[in-house]
Amino acid sequence: MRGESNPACTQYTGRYIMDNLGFPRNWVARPIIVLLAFTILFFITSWIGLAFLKVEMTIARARVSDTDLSAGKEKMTARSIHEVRAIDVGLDEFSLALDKRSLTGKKLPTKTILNPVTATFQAGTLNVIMGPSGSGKTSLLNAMALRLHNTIGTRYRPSGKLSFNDAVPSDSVIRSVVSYVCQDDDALLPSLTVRETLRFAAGLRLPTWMSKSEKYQRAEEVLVKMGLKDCADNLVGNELVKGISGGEKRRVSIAVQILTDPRVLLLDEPTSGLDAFTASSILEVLQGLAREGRTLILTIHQARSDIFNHFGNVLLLARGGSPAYAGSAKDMLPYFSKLGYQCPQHTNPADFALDLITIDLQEAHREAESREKVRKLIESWDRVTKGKYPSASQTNPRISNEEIRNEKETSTGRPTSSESARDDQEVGSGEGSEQVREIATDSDGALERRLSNPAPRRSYHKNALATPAELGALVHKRASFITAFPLLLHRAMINLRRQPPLILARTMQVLGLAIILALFFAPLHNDYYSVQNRVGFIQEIGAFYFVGMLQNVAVYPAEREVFYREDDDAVYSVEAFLSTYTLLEVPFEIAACLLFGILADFAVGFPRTAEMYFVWVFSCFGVVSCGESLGIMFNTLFNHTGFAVNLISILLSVAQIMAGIMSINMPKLFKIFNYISPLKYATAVLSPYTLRGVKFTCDDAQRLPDGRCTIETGEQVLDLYKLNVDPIVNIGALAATIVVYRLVAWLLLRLVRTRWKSVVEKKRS
Ligand SMILES: Nc1ncnc2c1ncn2[C@@H]1O[C@H](COP(=O)(O)OP(=O)(O)OP(=O)(O)O)[C@@H](O)[C@H]1O
Repeated sequence: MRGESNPACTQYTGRYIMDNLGFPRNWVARPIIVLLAFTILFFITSWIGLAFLKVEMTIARARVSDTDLSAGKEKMTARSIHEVRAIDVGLDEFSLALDKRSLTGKKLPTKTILNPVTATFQAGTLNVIMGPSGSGKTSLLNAMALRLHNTIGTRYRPSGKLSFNDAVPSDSVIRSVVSYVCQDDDALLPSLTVRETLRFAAGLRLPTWMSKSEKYQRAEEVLVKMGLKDCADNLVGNELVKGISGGEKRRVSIAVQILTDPRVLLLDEPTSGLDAFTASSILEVLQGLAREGRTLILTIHQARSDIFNHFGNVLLLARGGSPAYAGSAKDMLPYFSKLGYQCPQHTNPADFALDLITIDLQEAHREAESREKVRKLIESWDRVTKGKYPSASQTNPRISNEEIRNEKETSTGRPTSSESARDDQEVGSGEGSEQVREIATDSDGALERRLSNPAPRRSYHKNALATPAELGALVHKRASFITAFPLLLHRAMINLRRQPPLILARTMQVLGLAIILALFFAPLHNDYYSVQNRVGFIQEIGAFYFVGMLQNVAVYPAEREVFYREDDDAVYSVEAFLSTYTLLEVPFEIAACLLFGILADFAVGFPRTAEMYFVWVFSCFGVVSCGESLGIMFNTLFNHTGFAVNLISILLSVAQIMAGIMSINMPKLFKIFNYISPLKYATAVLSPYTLRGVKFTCDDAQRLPDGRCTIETGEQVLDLYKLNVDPIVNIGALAATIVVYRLVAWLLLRLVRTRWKSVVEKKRS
């Protein structure tokens, strides 16, 4: 017998259900047109927004003056190089390769980032790594500072020797002795002032035996030293909040790193993006820091003549990561001159050197020519470093007073008379080994001795060099949880308080959704339609899963970036970071869910009991918190926020469908997956509480032939959806899910932050 002709089956036809859900019979084209209209409307609105709305920048506290008058004028505390334990950093055949795998896991050919580099970076002077784009400057710096981050598809393989005063340092010594200033200033929190930034950094980075006032004192000293006095109380700022200038930001980044008085300071492109005056003033500051006995190694992509004058040593890398020169900046032009490449009188030496080692890709014949020239320059340098020529120690084991005087003059940046003479010397153009031979047989031979064996320079300040034992004693530890947690919490609270959009992002989504749901579902009745409404309202708890994830996306990625930078510097632990994040997040979630509870329980019209109210509040909190945890997990696994959001959205949509209302009978695999879904438990908590004991009525058209209503009690609904379960057990399960999700997020963050380090350490050993 067919369904339509059996009056008892009326309730089970699609048409009947559609009628009861209130869908008009003639709605076919209309919803499609309305959907299209919405799409067009949203598109036009977005276009109007993009085309006509200009983002206004809010202005931070007024600056005393627009230019930093103290820039470069502050005198560095005069500390002689003899007073400090200096570290010469040596690279011996140091190279770097990269193993890559395709998306399918297939091993791709190994890429050489750096060919073996041998160089010495001396304390007390500016050591500059120069080279065209892609020559491996940043990679070399990252490798020296142990900042190579392996990913699933890429693995760096450093080899060769990195030494401190000829001893190979352990990774913990490197991390303790070396500070690193990145190219960008992303590690700075935009809503802290310069002084606050330095004070918090001092609190977190300086040893525990120092008192708070001593740490503040140190922050103040560094503030003055870095020429930041004038802008000390201005906000750091970002693209939305106008803060200090780019040059000042760079100074703050450097200031944070020198708080701990590191022996070795690595800086990646410290002058990039700055105007000539600011760049020069930054270099003056760096020179001052070097004069205090530190070893400063910096990369520079392009250096103007005035900047070149600050350089002490230069490592010149050609494209492909091959060294073409490593030695004193003053010796660089004479060296190239002897190879037949004379720098014209008014040409910037840095530009000249870069042009020399850059392959011209514009025209085919020039490309071949320049490729050959670069190859020969690399070969020539290779011969010099391979010691094909007698080293200074072999030819002149004792360093004369004259030599020492020359070294002094070179290190102070003044040319020696003999160098000046050589600078002026014109040499005919010979090439390759011929030229190198020319260098080797040069009458005074001082240039070759310096180039092929820079080590004797060390004896000049031998007493000031730190020994391996002293280096070992420098190992510093991360701030303990007890020290870091209150500081991080205080810092995060200031940051949050000064960024109202963050507070809104944390509260408005739950509240906004709650208001919309209340408007949509209130008040609930007891008729046949209300069965749909009640079940539909329970189903909507799934939307809070998305809210949790979106709240996380609004806040977490930016905080993660700051944490990653500070974790690279070994400042505090993953636990201190995640506890701070959680402690700031949870009160907002609880407050927002308490408000949701009022709207869900009182406005929508469920029994107004404390039990019912807290069941709504707890379910909301559980789902939002798990959404946050998922956000942390995916944003930890994937640095690309958009990609992470895409993946989580798929997961959340599936979880919502499987919550227990949209799909009652699921395949076994999905059922197993559902055991870790907070939505399953939230639905199993809310359904019994909101449906048990409810009586439903119906109108005459909805009655069965025997006069009964299709659904008369809440229990019938629960049976239909297989949700007639013990809610208390599910409250426990939801609570456990909240904890487990956060623990998994912590575990992932911990793994991600330790995995690459252990890999790098293994490779190095
Ligand atoms: N993870 C990676 N995957 C692929 N290639 C990489 C990776 N890391 C480095 N490289 C490659 O190594 C080479 C050197 O890069 P690096 O950023 O060190 O150069 P650079 O001299 O600092 O350049 P720039 O001056 O433009 O910053 C480049 O060709 C770069 O593409």
